[in-house]
Amino acid sequence: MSQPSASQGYIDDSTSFDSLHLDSRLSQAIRSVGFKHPTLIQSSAIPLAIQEKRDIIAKASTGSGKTLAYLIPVIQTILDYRKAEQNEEGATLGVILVPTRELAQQVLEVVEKLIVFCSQEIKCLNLSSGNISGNLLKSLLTENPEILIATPAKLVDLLDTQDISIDHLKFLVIDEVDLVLTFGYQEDLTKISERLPLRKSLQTFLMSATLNDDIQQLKQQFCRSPAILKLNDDEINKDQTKLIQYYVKVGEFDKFLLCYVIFKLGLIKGKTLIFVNNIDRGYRLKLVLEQFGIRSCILNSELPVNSRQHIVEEFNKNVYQLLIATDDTEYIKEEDEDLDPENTEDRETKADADSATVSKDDTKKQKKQKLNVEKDKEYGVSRGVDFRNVACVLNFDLPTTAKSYVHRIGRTARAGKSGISISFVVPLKEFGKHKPSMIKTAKKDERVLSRIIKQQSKFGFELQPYSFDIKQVEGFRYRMEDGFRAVTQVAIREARIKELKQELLASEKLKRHFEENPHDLESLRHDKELHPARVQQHLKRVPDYLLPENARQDKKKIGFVPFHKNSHRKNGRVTKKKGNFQRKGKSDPLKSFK
Ligand SMILES: Nc1ncnc2c1ncn2[C@@H]1O[C@H](COP(=O)(O)OP(=O)(O)OP(=O)(O)O)[C@@H](O)[C@H]1O
Repeated sequence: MSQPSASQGYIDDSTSFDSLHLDSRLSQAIRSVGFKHPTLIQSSAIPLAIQEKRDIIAKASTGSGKTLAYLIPVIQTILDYRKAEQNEEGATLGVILVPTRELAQQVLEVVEKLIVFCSQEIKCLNLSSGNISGNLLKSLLTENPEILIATPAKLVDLLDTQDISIDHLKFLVIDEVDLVLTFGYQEDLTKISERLPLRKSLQTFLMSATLNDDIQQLKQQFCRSPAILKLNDDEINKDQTKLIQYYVKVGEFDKFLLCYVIFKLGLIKGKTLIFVNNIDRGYRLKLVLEQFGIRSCILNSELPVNSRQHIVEEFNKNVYQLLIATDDTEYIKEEDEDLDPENTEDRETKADADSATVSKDDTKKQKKQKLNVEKDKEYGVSRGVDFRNVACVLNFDLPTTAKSYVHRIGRTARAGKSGISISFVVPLKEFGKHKPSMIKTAKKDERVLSRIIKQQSKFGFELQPYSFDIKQVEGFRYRMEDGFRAVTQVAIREARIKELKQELLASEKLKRHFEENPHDLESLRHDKELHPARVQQHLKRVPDYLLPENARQDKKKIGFVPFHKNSHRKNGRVTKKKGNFQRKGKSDPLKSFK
């Protein structure tokens, strides 16, 4: 089984996994995944945790391999423990807490790879899985799995209602700990901490890419003289060409126009993950793109959990090229370091964040027809989820905090790949000019951008303005207006219901199928056209006259649409010329994903 490797910048090639003296079954599993050298965070944390039994608080960049940094010590020590206490009946020895169900499933998959040669000794159960019915859960719990993975709320719920004991716990991991703490889980964590065994017999791992320096409370609540590892920035980000970050100042309607042009003309080579700030917005973008024959699939908190898992898996297997993910969790629940609590405007923006921003009439209609669908509070895809081979993260809507930005762009340039991020930023003077396409969070885009720029420059990164020649896309405007008009608020609502029904049906099928064949995911497509909007077949083709002259005869040349003029890039570096940016020679930055 081969696995993508972490970015070379993260790898510690002065150490090998063999030199860490791990149990041979664990070493073999790591080898079979294809990893030779640990990453920097792994080579720092693993010896401290295994040999010195230290608690670990680790802050290391997105994609730097934090998962194995805690899983290897946990598995190794359980194996040691099993050897020493051969007759000991199975008991829960480790609990891994994560903020979202998406992350729970992903961690389970990594654990399963690591315990493949010792599955008799170690069993692992994801309590937050959407695929386990009540009865199945009961019977799986009777096997006393050594490792439990759950969101804090799920664990608390099951501690009260099921036969789960954490009395013998040896490890507690809190992954994405800052998010767990700000996700409304504090109360659950307190309940869990009250039921934990004495701290001297418990080892804890608190991990995140964005941990505040203020970790006193965490230390007190969970740790005993922890080793604090901060491996960000200077050390890891030596290779600054891996992730190129662009922003585009663009009006509200032109965001849709640009997306149409970028995806219709195939200007991004490879998979793109698009983030929007609320669910309706995701459907609007999908339906608009559908008008032009561009397929995409949707990921949001109201879809059933196993459909969500399936969508992420299929995206990782390259079944879909375009995934539109709603990221509406963090900036609502996260303590927003950027918001000024005294500032009513900020508070309003925050409160409005989840509402689709449409005209007053539409809002009234919406109220009447309000969708009665529960959002899953434990949904989240901007944090921790190991999306594979993402060429580009497109912030169609800018997040409202610099912290969210770090996690979103961390979904690309992972695992040894390079990637780009493009963020659309609505200038304040353009805000509110095109009501049907506006979103209120955009009001503070420029302020958030300046915070992002400041924060990234602290890490040694630069955000570059991605200038495009608006004249080049003008020809497409009329078609976009036509396509956009067809996507009414009613069409969006219908699409939302239709997709939900489709996914619920698929989800039942998936659930049964997963129960019978947990490792064998049947191929159900999630990017089907939804079509509640008026379909205009003629929009699906791009007439030749709209293409740049050099591409009319030979469509392959379409990738070289001269969006950028007067600029060039040397040795992978962008040099500025009259405010525009471009790579040297043929390679457009949007085409250069390796
Ligand atoms: N030692 C290693 N050698 C090569 N690749 C690795 C190694 N360890 C982990 N990886 C790969 O690196 C990628 C990122 O790892 P992981 O998901 O653990 O990162 P992370 O630090 O938890 O990121 P995030 O903060 O976004 O959650 C994964 O695809 C993983 O398989």
